[in-house]
Amino acid sequence: MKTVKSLAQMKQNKEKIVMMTAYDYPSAVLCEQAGMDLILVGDSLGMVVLGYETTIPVTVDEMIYHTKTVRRGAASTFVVTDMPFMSYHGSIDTTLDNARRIMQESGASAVKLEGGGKIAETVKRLTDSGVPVMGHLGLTPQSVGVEGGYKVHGKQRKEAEALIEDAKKLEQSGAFAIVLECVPQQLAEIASEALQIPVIGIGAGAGADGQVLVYHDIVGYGSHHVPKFVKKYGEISPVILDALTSYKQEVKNGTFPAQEHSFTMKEEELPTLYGGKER
Ligand SMILES: Nc1nc(=O)c2c([nH]1)NC[C@@H]1CN(c3ccc(C(=O)N[C@@H](CCC(=O)O)C(=O)O)cc3)CN21
Ligand SMILES: CC(C)C(=O)C(=O)O
Ligand SMILES: [Mg+2]
Repeated sequence: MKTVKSLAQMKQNKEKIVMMTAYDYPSAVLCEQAGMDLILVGDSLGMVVLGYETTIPVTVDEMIYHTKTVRRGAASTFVVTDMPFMSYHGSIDTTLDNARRIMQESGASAVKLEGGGKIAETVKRLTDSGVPVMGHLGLTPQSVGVEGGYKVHGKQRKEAEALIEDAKKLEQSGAFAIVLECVPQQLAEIASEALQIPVIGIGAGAGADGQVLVYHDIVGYGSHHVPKFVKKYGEISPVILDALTSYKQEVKNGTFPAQEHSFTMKEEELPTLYGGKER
């Protein structure tokens, strides 16, 4: 299992870090088999497996529920769980208790929080309490309501400089890594150089210390909009639809189940079932 130390070492060695989201037992099993360095139980689960339009409705209980299933499928992988919308913006006591529940009840190895300087003190309190924290800057989907949509961040110099400052504050507050989402590739490269901790990009180009993408996006599973920065490595939906359609047709036309899918009792047992009369 990776640790915050071995991840830092990977950055030192210029070895790329690969993270993949997983939301349930079978996806976690496959992520571990594929040798992912990190699994992220992202609140994107709200969109790709729960059918919400955004990540906003996702709750702490749902994150714990899904992380438990992931942990059962990937016992030997470092698992990061998103703290969902507003679960780290109330009192520090509530924040700490939400993080405590995620760590203790779900088996997560770390939590991820969206935001920069404004949450730096929270990140410090969490890490001081023994909770490994991953930051998340750039496009922060939990702010979609305030932002008014999903767009590339840090295209202008001022915005880019502010982002670097936020990243440094997170590092100083104890974050062990930072996700950088939907930013120009030059900015991700500069941020990776400016920080000691690994920068994991999504829609951030090749200069980051690692990459993360959403499971359902890369395997082509689901009917959701797939962002431009995604590379589809598979197209699983038509395979599933084909199986479902064949099953339906075969039940309707009587070809399923066949003999090989059926159980048979011995011929001599049969008469008694008809009140002793021969059939
Ligand atoms: N399925 C899925 N994949 C993701 O990568 C993902 C989620 N869901 N949900 C949580 C966040 C939200 N993310 C998103 C969602 C949409 C865009 C998007 O529509 N981007 C535009 C580009 C915008 C621009 O050019 O300014 C695109 O066309 O890809 C980007 C990131 C990334 N995350
Ligand atoms: C897209 C990644 C970084 C994420 O936060 C999620 O899957 O929720
Ligand atoms: Mg997320």
